[in-house]
Amino acid sequence: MVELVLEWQDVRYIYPDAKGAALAGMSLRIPRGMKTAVLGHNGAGKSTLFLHAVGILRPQGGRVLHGGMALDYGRKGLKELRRAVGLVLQDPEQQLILNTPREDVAFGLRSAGIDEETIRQRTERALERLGLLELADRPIHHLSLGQKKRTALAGVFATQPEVILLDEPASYLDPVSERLLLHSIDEIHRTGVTVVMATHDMDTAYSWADWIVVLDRGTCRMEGPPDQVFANKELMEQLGLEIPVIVDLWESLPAALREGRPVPRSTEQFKVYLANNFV
Ligand SMILES: Nc1ncnc2c1ncn2[C@@H]1O[C@H](COP(=O)(O)OP(=O)(O)OP(=O)(O)O)[C@@H](O)[C@H]1O
Repeated sequence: MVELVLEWQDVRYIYPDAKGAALAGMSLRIPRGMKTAVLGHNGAGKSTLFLHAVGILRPQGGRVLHGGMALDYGRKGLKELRRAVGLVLQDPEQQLILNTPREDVAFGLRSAGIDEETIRQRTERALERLGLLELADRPIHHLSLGQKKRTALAGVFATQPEVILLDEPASYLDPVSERLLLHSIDEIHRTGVTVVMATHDMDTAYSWADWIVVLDRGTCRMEGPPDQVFANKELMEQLGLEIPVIVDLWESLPAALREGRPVPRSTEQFKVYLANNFV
């Protein structure tokens, strides 16, 4: 197992006035440097998990670790944690504050007490990396949802965190905007940032992630590489989670054609396999 950047150990949390626990003994690990997908139905605990990672919520039982150390909820500890762990909310309207992408990204850095020249450089770099330079001075309320989501991501990326948590980033996006956003997320990952994404899309999770955690009613039911997780048909069925189309198609091939070969991770890999074996 590689180094862990975040870990939840038997974390319990009940919201005030809620009937059941949102986290009911949640234990899971996020490997440093990887792309992790967090899966689970509505209400499984994905957002609550993320709010614990940035110290907005505190465990009522168990503990959360960052870099192997239990979180320090003192003022200094929380400041350091929020510099290291960035959260991109599902709804960009809740995250964007100023009038244009350039102003908004710079604002996040200004509140971190960084000098103006560094703010300017980091803002431009983040806007460029997210493909937003041409839109940098456009009023945010004129941007599409996908552009707003990329602006929110740029604001978090500019603060140079170790980890970025994305809460269902692709929700309500059309396929083209979703592809653009995923491309931006990969660009960010390539700079060395650990990326964790909550998603309901099993196909994206399978093709995109290096590591998958499966949540159910406030607990983690499975964690591991995508092929191992989706090979557990029984659990997927029990939780009502779909098997990715690529895995399903692969398994429809006769066993002799699959023997000893890894399941393709993408349609491109599948096409290469078909071209090499059947054309
Ligand atoms: N502010 C709140 N007050 C009371 N209960 C809450 C609150 N926020 C979440 N919950 C409950 O906690 C549980 C976990 O919710 P959470 O939002 O973490 O799940 P989720 O997996 O992110 O769901 P979704 O996919 O719908 O975003 C659910 O039962 C939910 O109803």
